[in-house]
Formats: sequence, structure tokens, C-alpha cells
Amino acid sequence: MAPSKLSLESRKKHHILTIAGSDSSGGAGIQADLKTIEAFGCYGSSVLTGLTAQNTQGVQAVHEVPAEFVVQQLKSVISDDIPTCIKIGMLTNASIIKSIAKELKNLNTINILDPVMISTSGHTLLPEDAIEALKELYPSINHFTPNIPEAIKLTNYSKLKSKFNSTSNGSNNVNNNLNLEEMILLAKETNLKTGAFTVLLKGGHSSIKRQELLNLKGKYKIIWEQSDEDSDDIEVLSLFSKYIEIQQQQHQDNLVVDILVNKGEIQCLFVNKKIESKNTHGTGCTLSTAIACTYATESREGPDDWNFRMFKRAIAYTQSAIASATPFGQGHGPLNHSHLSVKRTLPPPTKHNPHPFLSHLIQSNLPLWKSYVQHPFVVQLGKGTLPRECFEHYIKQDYHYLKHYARAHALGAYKADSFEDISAFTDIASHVARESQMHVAYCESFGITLEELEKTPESAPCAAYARYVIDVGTQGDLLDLYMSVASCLVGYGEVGLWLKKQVDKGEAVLEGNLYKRWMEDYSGKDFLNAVERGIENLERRVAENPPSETRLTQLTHIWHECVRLESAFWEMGLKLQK
Ligand SMILES: Cc1ncc(COP(=O)(O)O)c(N)n1
Repeated sequence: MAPSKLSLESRKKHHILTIAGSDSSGGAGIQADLKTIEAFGCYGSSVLTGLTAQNTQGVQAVHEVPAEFVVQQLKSVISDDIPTCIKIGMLTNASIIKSIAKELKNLNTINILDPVMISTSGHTLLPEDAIEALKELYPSINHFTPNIPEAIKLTNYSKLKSKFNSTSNGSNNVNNNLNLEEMILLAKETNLKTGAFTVLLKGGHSSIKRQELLNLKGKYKIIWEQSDEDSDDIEVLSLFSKYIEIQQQQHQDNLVVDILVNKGEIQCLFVNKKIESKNTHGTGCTLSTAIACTYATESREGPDDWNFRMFKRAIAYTQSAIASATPFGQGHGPLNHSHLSVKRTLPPPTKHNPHPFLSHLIQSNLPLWKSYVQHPFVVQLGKGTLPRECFEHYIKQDYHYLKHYARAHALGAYKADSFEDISAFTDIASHVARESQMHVAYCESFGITLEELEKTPESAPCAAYARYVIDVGTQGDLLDLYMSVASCLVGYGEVGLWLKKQVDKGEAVLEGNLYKRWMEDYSGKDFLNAVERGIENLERRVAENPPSETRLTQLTHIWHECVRLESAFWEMGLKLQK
């Protein structure tokens, strides 16, 4: 049967056009770009500006393509299918630059310029007069990815530096190994001079130490290697990952910092450990093309929505391509463009990020997660200012909820087909039964008997949440069930630990607090062990059977629903909602 038009349309790949030079050795230029585009599952077309006779040791010759023929290629491609993004690399000469600038003016595409000037091997790929002509191209450039030497050349940085630094002798020789403050100045200046909507200054030529970054903490958003967290949000996530300690172990590493600027403002700093490798030929081409691909494939609010995650994904792809490259040739070898990290929906667990699935879930909607684990109910409870009737209402409802929650785990044990899973579920079910004794004790202290507690009608938010959990557990498979119980388990552990930290900081009180037992139970060893086990089980299940993109979306949806219902549960307590 012929596939329907609709399904074919929905299978259309994102079209990325690369305007660049050919590298006969296959590591940089058009060849690197097309391999990258393939790796991201997009469709790549190409317009050649020049042919290089090149290998991993150097560029032996360049054959320039006549400007008219460059334009002819461009017209052929775009008259047939308009690309989402155009990535521009080696432009060969001024007349090609001017011709392309003229054509791009009339196009509505997103254009990314990687200003290739000198090859890694030291060969000039763009003559001086052509550098001046780049200015004609700037008005059509949305995103610009220079490295440090390129940005220095394009901004007249030495002059700028002497203006800011009174100790400078004003010499024109600026070292490429800039410190972080200098890089930030350079990145802003590049953004200003080129007028590009965003600039990513690639910091590979400088080695930055961790202390330099720590000095800037709180001033800029810093995004660390292989993590989905940025340091500002680390507290929310810190509790079940071993992250903070590991970051502290990285003191001595040489770090590469790429700086993202948007309209003159620093958006964030991407930090990666420097990979010591000879296989870096084509790194700039690969990264700029990867940015075009992540821009095209990620969901966006509008054309100017350059989410930092797009850059993070593109940088991570390029880093892994360097790290997994195998030797080729005698000089600087090419990257491994076909490594699998792009196709994988979740990164593998690492010592930096031991719970990639949990990290994904939390990061997928961090404000929602924060609204749950740092809800005003929790904050007031920690300070001891929560009205008693609110807590009383909450604890009675939570008693009901726990019964459903234990039943959900019993259902899990019923559905499970290994003793490992059966005992994991029954362990938690018994733990929940023990947990409910605290609720009984609190009610007793409020003069509410067990009989009265059992008879209290269930509130709508409690019934809604319990129904959702049991419903997902009944309809779905074991992983769905794990998902429907996960946010409660992880969230309460998080709340318990967070309140403990707040006590240490003097933001919450334990002694004399009516809710002391509650706080101690949820930050106690017994409960936290159960949380750890729950997280390990979840990660193991997902690692054993990696979810497809669609499945991951379904699982994330269940998580979001539960987090939302958890927030509504606190809200019920605060508002004494029936
Ligand atoms: C055709 C072409 N385009 C770009 C580069 C820059 O790549 P690298 O900086 O890795 O030498 C190159 N060498 N050749």
C-alpha cells in the first residue's frame, strides 16, 4: 500500500544547506558538514566555494570556484527547497562573499556563519581583503561562531583591550590564550561589531581554571559538561546526585569555556574539560553545522528563540566526536561524526551524572519541579509557621493517599515478573505502611482517633491524584507504573533533604517546630534509603531498555502530571480544600 501524503509530509527531514569548501581528506569543510547533518537525521545540501587539496597535515592547494557559479549552485538549491538553516564556512575570496551577501538578503532562512580564516595546520583560507568584505554579510547572519583568533581579528580587540586595561602597552599583539574576563569582553564586542543575533565565542584556544569560573559564580549562568544542570539550579537536584563532590574534584582540570552572547548580553558559559587529542581537524565546521541542526530540530517559540539547550547539544555532539575519534592520517585526524550520542535519547550514566533519566525528568520542566519541592506549604512547614489546621487537613488526606500509594506498589508486585522487581515493590509497600504510622501519631496528638481518621472523606485533589496513579499503573506497563509513583518518592526525599539544608542555613527550624517529626522522618536514613532504591530501580529499567523519543515523551508526561498533582496536594493543605 502506498504511504499517504500526510505521513510522507510528516516524515520530511529538516533541510540544512552548507556553503563551504571541499576538504579532500574528508575531515573538514563540506565533508564534515554533511556527515554532521546526517548524524542529526537532517537532510544536507551543499554549495561549494572552493576545492582544497588537503590532508591531515596541511592544505597543499586551493582551487577557487567562480563567484557566478557559487550563486548558480545556491539558486539551484533554494529554488527547489528552502532550507531551514544555512551554515556558511570557508568563503574563499571577497567576490564570493559579496555575491552570497546579495543573495542571502532576499532569503528568509536562519544563517550561521563560521568565519573560517586559517586552517588548524596554519594555511590561510581567507585573504585579508576578504575579511573586510565579511561586513557585507553580517546583516544576514543570525548566529556567528568565531574562535578566539578570528574574533580578535574581526573586532580590533587589541585597541579595545588597551582601553579597558590601563597596564596594557597598547601593542597590537594579543595572545590567543585569553583569561575569562578578556574572553567575555571579546565575546560581547564580537556581538556588537557583527550585529549577529547571537554569538558563540569558541574558547578552545584558552585554558581556563575552575577558580576563574567560581569567581564569576552568580554573575553568569554556567553550564557544566555532561550535566543537564546549571550551577544555580544545582541545589534542587543536588540531593540524589553525587555532583557537587565531583565538581570539586575537578579543580585541576584545564577547562574550555564557550561563551554565548545575545544582543550584547552574556547568556551563558559552557564549560567542558579540555580533551587532549590530535584528532581535531574540522572541529569548527562540525560545531557550527551541529548548531544549525539542533536549531532546526528543537522546538522553538519563534525564529529568534535560541534556546541554550541547542548549543549545549551541539557542543556535546562535537566533544563526543573528538573523544571517540580513531586515528587517520599522519597529522591532525578527523572527528568521529557517526558516534551514537545524537540518536540516544538519554546520555549514559557517568560519575558526573549518575542518574541521567532522573536528571532528564527534573530538567524537562524545572520550574514545575521547583513549584512542587519548594512549595509555600513546605516552606511554611519548615519555618513552623504553617497553620495547624492546614497540616491537620493535609496529614489526614495524605493518610488516604498513602493507602492508594501502597496499593499501587502492590499492583506493581502483581505485574512484575522477576523476584527482584517483586521484592522492590513489596519493600516500598511495607515502607509506606510504616510511614502511615507517623500520620496516625500526628492525628492522635491532635485528638483525632484512628477511626475518625479512616472515616475522613477524601478531598478532590487527593482522589484525583490517587486515581491517576492507579489508572496509569493499571493501564500501562511496569515502567509506566514506576513513573506514576516516582515523583512522590523522589519529591518527598528531596523535600526532606532540602528542609534539612534550610535548617543548617537558619532558613528553617527544627527545635520547637510542631512539624519536627515530619521533617525528621522524610530526611531520615530509612526513608532516604527507600528513595535511593527507587531511583536505582528506575534508572536500571530505563538503561536496560532505552526508550525511543516517543516513549520518553510519554514517560515524561506521566512525571509532569504527577508533579502537578503533588503541587495541587500541598495547595489543598494550604487552602483547606475539600
Ligand atoms: C575546506 C575547509 N574548510 C574549513 C577548514 C577549517 O578546518 P580546520 O580549522 O579544522 O583546519 C579546512 N581546513 N578546510
